[in-house]
Amino acid sequence: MEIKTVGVVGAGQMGNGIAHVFAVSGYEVVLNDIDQGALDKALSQIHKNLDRQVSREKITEDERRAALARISTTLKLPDLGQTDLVIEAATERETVKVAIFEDLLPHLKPETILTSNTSSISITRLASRTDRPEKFMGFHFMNPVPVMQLVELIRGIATDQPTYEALHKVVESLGKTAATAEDFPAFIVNRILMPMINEAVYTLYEGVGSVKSIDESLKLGANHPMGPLELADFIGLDTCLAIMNVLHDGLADTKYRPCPLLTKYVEAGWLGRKTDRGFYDYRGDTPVPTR
Ligand SMILES: CC(=O)CC(=O)SCCNC(=O)CCNC(=O)[C@H](O)C(C)(C)COP(=O)(O)OP(=O)(O)OC[C@H]1O[C@@H](n2cnc3c(N)ncnc32)[C@H](O)[C@@H]1OP(=O)(O)O
Ligand SMILES: NC(=O)C1=CN([C@@H]2O[C@H](COP(=O)(O)OP(=O)(O)OC[C@H]3O[C@@H](n4cnc5c(N)ncnc54)[C@H](OP(=O)(O)O)[C@@H]3O)[C@@H](O)[C@H]2O)C=CC1
Repeated sequence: MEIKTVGVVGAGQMGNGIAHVFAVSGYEVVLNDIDQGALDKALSQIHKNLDRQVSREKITEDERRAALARISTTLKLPDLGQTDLVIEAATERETVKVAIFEDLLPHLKPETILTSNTSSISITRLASRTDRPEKFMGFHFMNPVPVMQLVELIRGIATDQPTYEALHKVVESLGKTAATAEDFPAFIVNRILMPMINEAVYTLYEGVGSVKSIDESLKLGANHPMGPLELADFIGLDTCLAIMNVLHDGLADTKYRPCPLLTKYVEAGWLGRKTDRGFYDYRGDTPVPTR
């Protein structure tokens, strides 16, 4: 089946980036969220990122206009029913994702491919809660989506070869590169990246370094584009904690124990850039470390 229309569930930072890249590549996109404010914010972010691409001559003004015309937004999940591919990009909580699939399934065409952009949760388990485990896959974009080259493709135990090949083709059509990962907790990128971020939080918790010295050390000493704490704020501390919990529960190894300081920040509602405060405070002109 040729994929022409794409439904995206969840209009947070990943949902808006995913909608953006699909629209630029010629797909019709229907973007859904439970909150009108989130949809408005997503559209404004897409406008901003497309404008930036025009000013840097990555796309033309005509392409910008055409991409925007391909994106519609809705608060109603059934409006995604006629799409060829659905990408769930809602909050990293298994109960939220399962409820979305349950609500969506009665409205879907039988041939629609169902995917999750989850950072860590078992694809096999999510797929088992749907009526189409053979047409279900992990479709893991990286943040910021318009910039990052990689998409992880994760097959559940029941995923069939035509579904895998169809999504591989979609990744190529976006001008991105696919990496195939087996379905184990947090797949490849986050299995490696998130323990490093968690260790950076332990390094802060134990007083080995300040926020500034930890981030500068990794940027200047290991050539990372962002320090690990800056990156954690960028990803979202709630998402980082959720991924560490999946690693800890799924692999039953104490080396994945989430740092209590990470938990404390999440409990405070200091989730990073999206709430204007995390390891840095973003409310002023320049980010100020919070420790
Ligand atoms: C948690 C998970 O499940 C998986 C994950 O995604 S893990 C997170 C993976 N992501 C990373 O590790 C990102 C690390 N950081 C970086 O690579 C860089 O800091 C960055 C690309 C985000 C910004 O790079 P920079 O050099 O500091 O900034 P800048 O020069 O302004 O931007 C570089 C490009 O990114 C674009 N960009 C920057 N931030 C952006 C954003 N939030 N959204 C869209 N585009 C953005 C800019 O427009 C620019 O594009 P062009 O090259 O086309 O002109
Ligand atoms: N952040 C990152 O760097 C990356 C994240 N991911 C994954 O992508 C997914 C989304 O993450 P991210 O965009 O960062 O998260 P955000 O918190 O930015 O956005 C999540 C969005 O989903 C919405 N949402 C919650 N429940 C529902 C629902 N039932 N139906 C529709 N929308 C809903 C939220 O609304 P509200 O705010 O009202 O709750 C919010 O707008 C997660 O699975 C995450 O693990 C993958 C790669 C990178």
